[in-house]
Amino acid sequence: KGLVVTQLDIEPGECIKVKGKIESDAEGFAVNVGKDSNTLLLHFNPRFDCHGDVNTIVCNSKEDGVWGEEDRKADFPFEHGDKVEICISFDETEATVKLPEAEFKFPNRLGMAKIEYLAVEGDFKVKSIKFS
Ligand SMILES: CCCO[C@@H]1O[C@H](CO)[C@@H](O[C@@H]2O[C@H](CO)[C@H](O)[C@H](OCc3cn(Cc4cccc(C#CCN)c4)nn3)[C@H]2O)[C@H](O)[C@H]1NC(C)=O
Repeated sequence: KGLVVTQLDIEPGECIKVKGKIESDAEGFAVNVGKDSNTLLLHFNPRFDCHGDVNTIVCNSKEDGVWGEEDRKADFPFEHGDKVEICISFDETEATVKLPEAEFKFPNRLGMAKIEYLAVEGDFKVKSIKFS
């Protein structure tokens, strides 16, 4: 399934650092943050080749189990087998995903004030998680 962390209490301005390795044959992976699996502030989903998308980051929110409007990013700073550190932070207006050489913003559509849930899914092997 993938790594799931619950009972978190991450506040605006704090950041979640997920370090890991993208599989050498990855089709895609996802990092989800929010309240729980049905209520996501951000589904950050880099796709190498899946659902008809090639080298595309798809971001979305989920409210009461229902996906919102997808937001496809222009940049794709990932390669198969990469070791990556993904830093996610947020405030009342937006979530920010910081990578060494790229940064992505996504609106805080739900007005979420606290992140309690983190899940990493797909072709990604988690090395460490840091909260700061
Ligand atoms: C053109 C008309 C139709 O439009 C399509 O309609 C699909 C269904 O709605 C959308 O796809 C959904 O998009 C949603 C975001 O919006 C979600 O990503 C959701 O996936 C949830 C999900 C997560 N996981 C776990 C996991 C995660 C990453 C890797 C793996 C793996 C592996 C082993 N190699 C597994 N499993 N399922 C996806 O299914 C497409 O984007 C959308 N395409 C466009 C262009 O619009």
